[in-house]
Amino acid sequence: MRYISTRGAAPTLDFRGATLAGLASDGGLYVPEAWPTLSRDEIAGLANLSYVDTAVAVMAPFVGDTLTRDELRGLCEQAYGRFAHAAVTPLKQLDHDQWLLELFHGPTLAFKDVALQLLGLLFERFLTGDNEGSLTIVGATSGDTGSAAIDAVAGRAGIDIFMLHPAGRVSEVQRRQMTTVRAPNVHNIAIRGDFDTAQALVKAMFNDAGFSRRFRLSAVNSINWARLMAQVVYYFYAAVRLGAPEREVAFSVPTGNFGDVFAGYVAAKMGLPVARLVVATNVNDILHRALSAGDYSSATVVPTATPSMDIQVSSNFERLLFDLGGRDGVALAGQMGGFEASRAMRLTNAQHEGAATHLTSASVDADGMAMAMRWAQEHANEVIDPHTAIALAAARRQTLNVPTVTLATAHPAKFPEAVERATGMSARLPKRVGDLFEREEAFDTLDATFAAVSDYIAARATPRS
Ligand SMILES: Cc1ncc(COP(=O)(O)O)c(C=O)c1O
Ligand SMILES: N[C@@H](CCOP(=O)(O)O)C(=O)O
Repeated sequence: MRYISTRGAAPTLDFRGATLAGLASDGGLYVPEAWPTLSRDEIAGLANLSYVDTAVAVMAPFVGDTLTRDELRGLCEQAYGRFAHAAVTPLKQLDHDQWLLELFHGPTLAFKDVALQLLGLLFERFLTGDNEGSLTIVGATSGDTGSAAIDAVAGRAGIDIFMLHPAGRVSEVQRRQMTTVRAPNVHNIAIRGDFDTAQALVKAMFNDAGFSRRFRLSAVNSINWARLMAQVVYYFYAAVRLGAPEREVAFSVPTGNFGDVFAGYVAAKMGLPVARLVVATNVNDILHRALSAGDYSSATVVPTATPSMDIQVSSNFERLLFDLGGRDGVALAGQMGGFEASRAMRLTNAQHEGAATHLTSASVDADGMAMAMRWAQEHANEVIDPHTAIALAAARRQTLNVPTVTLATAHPAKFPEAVERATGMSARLPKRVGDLFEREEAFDTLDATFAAVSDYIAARATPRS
């Protein structure tokens, strides 16, 4: 399998190259040259497989010959062996046609673990025997990517991780899960700005020729293709348990950076009968405006009780626009360049209409979120996190007549105040997070400028050898 950039001007890479590169050198994102497909029989055959075997079957075409099937299985066994539930991502029924797919049984209690536990191992595997020097991971987080990425790479040789989070805009549990990990290769930075600013700084470091020549940069955000690849698996895992390929299934996905829902789009492209993907946003609704009215224009981020979705520039939307726009890298580079200059863009007809064949969107406010939390509690005795509630509220607004799976992206105990406000319930942290509130925190706070952040990293990272 070869990987091409959405902006058409970066070298084509294999899976190993795309994983280590993270972002393409032309500022675009890597995508497979063509979508691999699974036949109906192959999809039906997944129904009896474990999570690990499903992961191997779904990911093998993307990995190509960079790993043998046995190597891939070994990495998946190691990654998913750390999950606290035997099914890795169990399904729960809420009522006749509403389901929850619990993605938070990994070490840091959010869906990010599903991909990042594997990505940490892939980095280690691909760096073995390679003489190009240490990897400098720079990432931006609105809460969950940071802790999952840090857990996945803390203490690994040949890797330094610099994680930027917006100061004061992540939950206390999220912050502590990052800042209490005391490994010498982990560097936490709180920036005086929002998540979009942090993400823009990360991209600017990749795009700065001098900085990226000096340091071997890589990404743990969903701009890294390997992240999305690992997330495609659970769409298959859930759908076959609900009757696919004989029966269509819909998914409702709480969305910020458009990574998780794009993984669902990829599953559909691979042949999974997905009736609909519901793109659920909070009031930071750039994606809802783009999908409903073709207007992708970035507004100021409003802090909400769903901080991980407080995003107004959704990186992976570029992958969708590329795929729906005829995979024309030159045209997309122009379109994205326009957006970067003005923070506004119109979707073309092909992009807007193409998106409508797969995706429906909804923006859910604080009341809608709280109502969904109460509904889950009263009707199904389930305490859900606020992000999951945004997607459940969006799912319940649809008339789909097929099983509808809401992705439960975080454990409710990551957001105890919001849970208690909406339901009166207290959400307890599982034992596996240990003494989070007793551990000492370490992080530095910086201005949200390229100079402040790149100087900080340059003073601590290992330059290319
Ligand atoms: C709990 C939670 N839900 C939903 C999202 C949104 O996912 P994505 O950015 O892939 O759209 C995030 C952050 O990524 C998250 O941490
Ligand atoms: N909500 C995210 C933001 C970054 O998203 P990513 O999926 O691109 O890493 C977070 O939890 O940090």
